[in-house]
Amino acid sequence: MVPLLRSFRRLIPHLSAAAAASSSSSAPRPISRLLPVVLAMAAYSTVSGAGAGGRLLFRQLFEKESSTYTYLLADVGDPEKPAVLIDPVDRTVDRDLNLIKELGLKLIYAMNTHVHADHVTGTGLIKTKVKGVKSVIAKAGRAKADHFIEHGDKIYFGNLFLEVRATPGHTAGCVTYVTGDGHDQPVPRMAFTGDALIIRACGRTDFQGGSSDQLYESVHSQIFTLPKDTLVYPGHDYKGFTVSTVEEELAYNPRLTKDKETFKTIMENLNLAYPTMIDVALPANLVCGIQDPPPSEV
Ligand SMILES: N[C@@H](CCC(=O)N[C@@H](CSS)C(=O)NCC(=O)O)C(=O)O
Repeated sequence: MVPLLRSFRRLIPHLSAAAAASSSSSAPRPISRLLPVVLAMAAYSTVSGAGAGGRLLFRQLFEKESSTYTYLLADVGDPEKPAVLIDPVDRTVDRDLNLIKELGLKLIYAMNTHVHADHVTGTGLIKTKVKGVKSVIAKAGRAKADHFIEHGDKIYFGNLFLEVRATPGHTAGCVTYVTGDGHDQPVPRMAFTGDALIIRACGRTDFQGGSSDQLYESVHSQIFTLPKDTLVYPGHDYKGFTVSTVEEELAYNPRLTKDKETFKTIMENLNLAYPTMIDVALPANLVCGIQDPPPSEV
């Protein structure tokens, strides 16, 4: 277990701007009129978490060349507004850092769910642009980073935390980051599944130490056992989806709802072309996205 910086716990949750806006009218609104507001907040999830007192700021960001999602989470109830980025892409680092600046957040961790094969991570580039940011990746990924995490670790940003769940199978070092369970943590929980679980699909298992047997076990034991209303935020989407739930994937995932042997047969017959950037992305991501000297000069 590697020690990660843990911020002071704040006892008094701060109202989010969205929550304040929804309650600014002086006349009380009937519950039937309030419900759509609450549901809309949950669906778009810019500020989330009834249990977190509205202190979680959340943004889902997209990189269109590789269809990659990057996630920004911050504890806006903490005076420093500490933030983490999950799976940043090198091409969209400036967009992400600009957003973080505009929102007045302090980025403390740039984290990866695994060593990516289809795009270059933005973590190394972020470290060259923002002082003090630490890169995070699973120890089992065998890549360069400041902090190496393992199953069961908690990554704190302010009073909020992400729990690390090992979900190997797409790669040997894949993890899923799940928002905390407990007092003052977001409700419903949110699972950032990387390429282990993709909405109505899952990560391929034909390279980087992939194993369909292991992936099936990982998803069933570490993701499908989460509360049914847990929001599933994947590392990629190729069909236009943004978010799912554990309940939805348990019911409708066309691969993972099958028994293990059928799943393995499905995975053996995906016949996907190799990612176009694999030869560049893999070596770069093993060194946090920054190669010295760059491959073209070798
Ligand atoms: N066409 C893309 C790569 C698409 C791909 O292989 N995606 C991976 C995740 S990134 S390694 C995957 O696991 N896909 C599963 C699926 O069912 O699509 C490219 O050239 O980059």
